Order: sequence, then C-alpha cells, then structure tokens
Amino acid sequence: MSTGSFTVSQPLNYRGGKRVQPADGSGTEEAYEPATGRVIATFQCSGEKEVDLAVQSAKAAFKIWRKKSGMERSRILLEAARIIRERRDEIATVETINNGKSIFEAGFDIDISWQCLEYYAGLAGSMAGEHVQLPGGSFGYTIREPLGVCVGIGAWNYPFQIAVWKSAPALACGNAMIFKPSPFTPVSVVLLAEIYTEAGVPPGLFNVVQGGAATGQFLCQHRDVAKVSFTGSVPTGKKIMELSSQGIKPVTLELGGKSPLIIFSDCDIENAVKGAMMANFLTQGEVCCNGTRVFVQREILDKFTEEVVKQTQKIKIGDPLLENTRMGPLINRSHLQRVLGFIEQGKKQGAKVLCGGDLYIPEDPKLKDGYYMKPCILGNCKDDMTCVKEEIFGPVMSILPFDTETEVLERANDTTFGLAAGVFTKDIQRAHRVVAELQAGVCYINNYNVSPVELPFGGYKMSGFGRENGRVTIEYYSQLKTVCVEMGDVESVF
Ligand SMILES: NC(=O)c1ccc[n+]([C@@H]2O[C@H](COP(=O)([O-])OP(=O)(O)OC[C@H]3O[C@@H](n4cnc5c(N)ncnc54)[C@H](O)[C@@H]3O)[C@@H](O)[C@H]2O)c1
Repeated sequence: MSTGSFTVSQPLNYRGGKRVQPADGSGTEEAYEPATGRVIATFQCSGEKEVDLAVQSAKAAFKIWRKKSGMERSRILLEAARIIRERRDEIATVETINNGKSIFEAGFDIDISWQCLEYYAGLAGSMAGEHVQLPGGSFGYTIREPLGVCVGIGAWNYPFQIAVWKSAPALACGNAMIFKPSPFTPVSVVLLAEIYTEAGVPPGLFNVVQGGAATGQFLCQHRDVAKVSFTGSVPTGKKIMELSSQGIKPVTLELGGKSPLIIFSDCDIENAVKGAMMANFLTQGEVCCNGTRVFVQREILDKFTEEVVKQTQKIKIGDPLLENTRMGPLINRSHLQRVLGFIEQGKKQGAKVLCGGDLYIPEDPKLKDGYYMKPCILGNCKDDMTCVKEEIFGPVMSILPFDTETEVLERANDTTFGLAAGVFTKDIQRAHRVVAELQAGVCYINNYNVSPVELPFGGYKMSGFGRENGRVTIEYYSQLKTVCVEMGDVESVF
C-alpha cells in the first residue's frame, strides 16, 4: 500500500458482529489522509436510534460473556492478540494513512496493543473475591463482577491503541463495550472489532459507532450504559463527567497535559537529549503525556540546547509510509494552523525560535497538500508565556533554564495539569526526592514516554482520574458484591 491510494468503501459502524450502516444519522463527517489531504472516507454520524441498537446488541452479548469463566475469556483475548500480531503491518499501515504518524511508530502502537491484550488475558483467570469468617460459623464472601455495557470514547492520536487500552481490561472483566473513535480517525477501530469477532467473542460484545460530540452524548446519556471511559481534552472531559453524572455512571478520564521534564546538570547529556526528543516529537508531538516544558539547569543550558537543536534538525520528515520517515503530517489543516499560531504568539511574547516552527513542503508532488511542519524548539521561554502554559499538541518544545532543585519543583508543579513528568540526573537520591514532589500521575526517571502495559497510566489534577493499564485497571471495570451468609438462627431485635 502506498500513500495516496487508500479509500474506505465498507461501512464503518460495527454492530452484532458485522459492519453496518447506521440506522439513523446526526450529520456526516469526512476522514482524511493527512499525508496528502485526500478524503478517504465519508460517513454518517450515528444518531440516537443507532446508539440504542448498539447498546441493545452489547447487552445481549454481555449476558453470554459474563457467564464465561476468566480462563474462557482469556483464551479468546489471547487469540485476538495473536491475530493482531499476525496482521501488525496491515493495521499499522491503516493507522499511518488515517493518522499521519510514521509507519515506524505505528508498528510500535500495534505491538503495545497486542501486549495489552495478552496482559489482561493473563489477569482474567485470576480475578477473584475473598472469603471472610464471621462468628458462629457464619461467613461472608465477595465476588468481583463486571459492570455491564461500558462506553469507550477515544482521541485521534492513538486510535487503535486507545481502543485496545479500554476494551482489553473491559472485556477481561466480563463487560461488553461500545467504542466511539474520534471522527478524524474512524478506520482502524473497525479492524479491532473484526478481530474480536474472529477470535470468538459473542456478536455484539464490541460494537463501534461513528460520530462526533452528538453521538458521544447519546452514548453517555443512555440509561443502559454502566460506565464511560474517555480519552480526550479537558473541556470535553468536563462535559463527559457532567453527562455521566446524570446517571451516576463512573467515569475514567484520560485528559491533556503540559508536563515538565527536568534536566539536571549531572545527567548523561546524550541520554537527556534523546529523552527530550522522545518527550516531544513522537506522533508529531500529538501526545498527551509529552514533556513539553523542558527545564534545563543553567550550567548545561548551552550544551544541551546546541545538541537538542542539532538532533531535531536531523529528524526525517515526509511520507509517513516510508520506513525511514520519523515525522509525518499533523492530523489536519486547522490543527496545523493552531500549532503554528502558538509559535507565532510565543515569538510575540519573547520566545526565540531555535529551529523549525514553519511549514514543511515535501518534494514529492503527491504530498503537497499534506499538513507538514518542521519540529520546533523555542528558547528564551518564560513560565507565563502561552506556549509554556497551554497544551499545544504539536512538535513544539519549550526550553526553560533553572538554577536550583527547590525552584524547579515549584515551577514544574505550577500548572493545572498533572499527567506526566520526567527527571534526568545521575544522583539516585535526587531522582527519587524530585519524583516524590512532582504532582503527576506518571513519572519517568532517566527516560521518557515509554508505556509498558504492566504499569498504570493516568493523570493527577485536571489531567483526569482513573487509570489505564496495569493490574489496578481491573478495579475500574468491575464492582464488588458482598454476600453475607448466616449459618445459625436470625437474632431479631424485634
Ligand atoms: N491522557 C491520555 O491518555 C490522553 C491520550 C490521548 C489524548 N489525550 C488528549 O486528547 C486531546 C486531543 O484529542 P481530541 O482533540 O480528539 O479531544 P476531544 O476532547 O476534542 O475529543 C475526544 C473525543 O470526544 C468526543 N467528543 C467531543 N465532544 C463530546 C461530547 N460533548 N460528548 C461526548 N463525546 C464528545 C470526540 O468526538 C472524540 O471522540 C488532547 O488534549 C490530549 O492531551 C489524552
């Protein structure tokens, strides 16, 4: 498959074990190939009736699935993982075409996806309650039960991976799921739905509805939906919480960030430079946990800056389906303009562009309408600049000098976000002392933006709550039933 050749002809909704056209609509959307600016799919957004049909279909599948043992569910999830591994390159290609990230990176996203399924398949058989002895031979026990029909709503930056991070633990716990991807990236999630069916889940256990805000609202408001897990921006997260509160539905919110990366002068500079690039330029900088506020201790500011600029200028931008490309186009034109706007505003407020920050026009004529820009590093930054305070969600790193540990901790925590943070130092005591003070859900020591599925991921403060990945996520997709058993006579107070 080459860039400029892919179009979607099949329906993008998935219900009852097959692709379907939605029963009703709330407007139409177009999905693009960011590398060329071509429309690759036009689809109807699902209306209230389609959402209800998806919920009914999921309810029917849930009745079958919840009765299966953990080991039976595990076997099916392992089969889904195997199919994803086998179809890795094909899924990664679709992801690259619809999202714009390099094929090199998309392959890793698919690897993390099958690993996530393997991890929760491994936990499915070990889910159990406890037995508690009570006086007189009476006893109690607890059962960990699924919630029912869960909704997953995703962002466009990791379309396939987000759908797996939500559905793998949900299904392992015995739930059904309806997933709504971002209308910008509707394509790869349907492949996941087909894979679950092929692996043997009951038809309807994982359904896909397409659409934007209106479709998402129908899902959150549906009376038979037990839980909503959301990945996206803070403003939408607030709305999801509000809507879900009407039905007292638990929510998981994976929201935005403006994370600090602190580089002390005693670090290994080469690793710190690599870490800063990993923290800023994966998926064109469109990553929630990016460490975009790079605090550098003054003694090494010049050396670090020189090296990170040199390495950033070497990043190969271009056709994302080519193996040697490391940065593709941004998701769409309006987002590209928004990112460039942050850079312009930064310049007006006194920041200095050290590299990039302008449009990139590839030589290949078929890419001329794609949404490319050169990765940007801003120097001379101050904490109160817009580019330092707000989530840009593009390839823009801000460098901020600091002098002392106390000072940098204060500045690093001075934000309403709290998704991630990083520290580079060779001083082991300092590393742990700093991490203990950082107000962030995910902290990295001497690395950045690695996401092993065994570790929980999620935010503090306005970056959300609840966790994805790791053992703890089981608690967010299950509920505890207490059973109290009397072995003697009832001692009534009446
Ligand atoms: N913390 C994380 O794990 C994580 C991961 C990826 C992205 N993000 C965040 O996501 C944001 C970028 O993604 P985006 O632009 O797709 O976010 P967004 O909030 O615009 O949209 C996210 C999803 O919500 C849906 N939606 C929009 N309005 C809705 C409503 N009123 N009710 C129900 N659903 C609604 C959208 O259609 C989409 O599917 C960034 O802020 C980024 O930091 C967070």
